[in-house]
Amino acid sequence: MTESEWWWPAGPGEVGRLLVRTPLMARELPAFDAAAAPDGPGELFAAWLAAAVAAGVLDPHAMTLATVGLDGVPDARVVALRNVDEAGGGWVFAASADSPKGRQLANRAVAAMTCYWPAQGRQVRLRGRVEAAPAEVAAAEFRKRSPRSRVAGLVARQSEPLESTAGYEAAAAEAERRLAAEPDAVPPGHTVYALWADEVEFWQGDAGRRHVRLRYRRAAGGAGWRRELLWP
Ligand SMILES: Cc1cc2nc3c(=O)[nH]c(=O)nc-3n(C[C@H](O)[C@H](O)[C@H](O)COP(=O)(O)O)c2cc1C
Repeated sequence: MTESEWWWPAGPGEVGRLLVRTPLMARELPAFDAAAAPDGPGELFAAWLAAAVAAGVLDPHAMTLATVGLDGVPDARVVALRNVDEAGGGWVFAASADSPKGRQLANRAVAAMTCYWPAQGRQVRLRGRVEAAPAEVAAAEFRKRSPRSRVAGLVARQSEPLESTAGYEAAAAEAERRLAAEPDAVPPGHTVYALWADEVEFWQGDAGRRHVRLRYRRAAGGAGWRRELLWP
């Protein structure tokens, strides 16, 4: 195999062949009338999210959160969207301040978030600064969670190497005992964050590749939003 054959996806690789054979957005997708879009991105996001839920998109809250790694290399992972401040342009998620992403956000409080809702071929991209909510907000959010979610949160040590599954089982059993004794317990690192978007792009895919892209940017001084279409 030559080097150019390796790069080209139609080359001999199984994965490349599988991807080439699998259609991408070859289906009827909704139209998006960008001219009729609301003044702010929060409102449009809320409408698209409701449409995604109605269309049966699985886990529509899943958003990829990209942060700046402590080594300067981008890092990304999926988090669950918890709320949106529709008027202010804030996207809310929860994570441990002691996790890699939490440490990265403490070092550089900026992030990008992206989601893709395949049933409608819709992508939303956000960029902006990240702010941690007051501790009482994080505590209230944690206490509303299911017992299983709270046990997982109390185990802590997220993303550290796991030497054995028995080690995890013991920590989970200990967290269960703690939760039974202290139902209001909150792990110290549990944090609710908001990404305050400066830019939000709505991308409506089209089978004919005439994608519609609408970008909102916060106007200077933070008063309102400017809107513009982007070349697909
Ligand atoms: C659908 C989905 C939802 C997730 N939601 C969260 C979340 O809300 N908060 C979180 O910290 N991790 C969440 N995770 C796990 C993260 O993707 C990641 O594995 C974990 O937070 C460790 O990331 P880090 O090492 O970069 O800190 C979720 C993963 C998936 C696939």
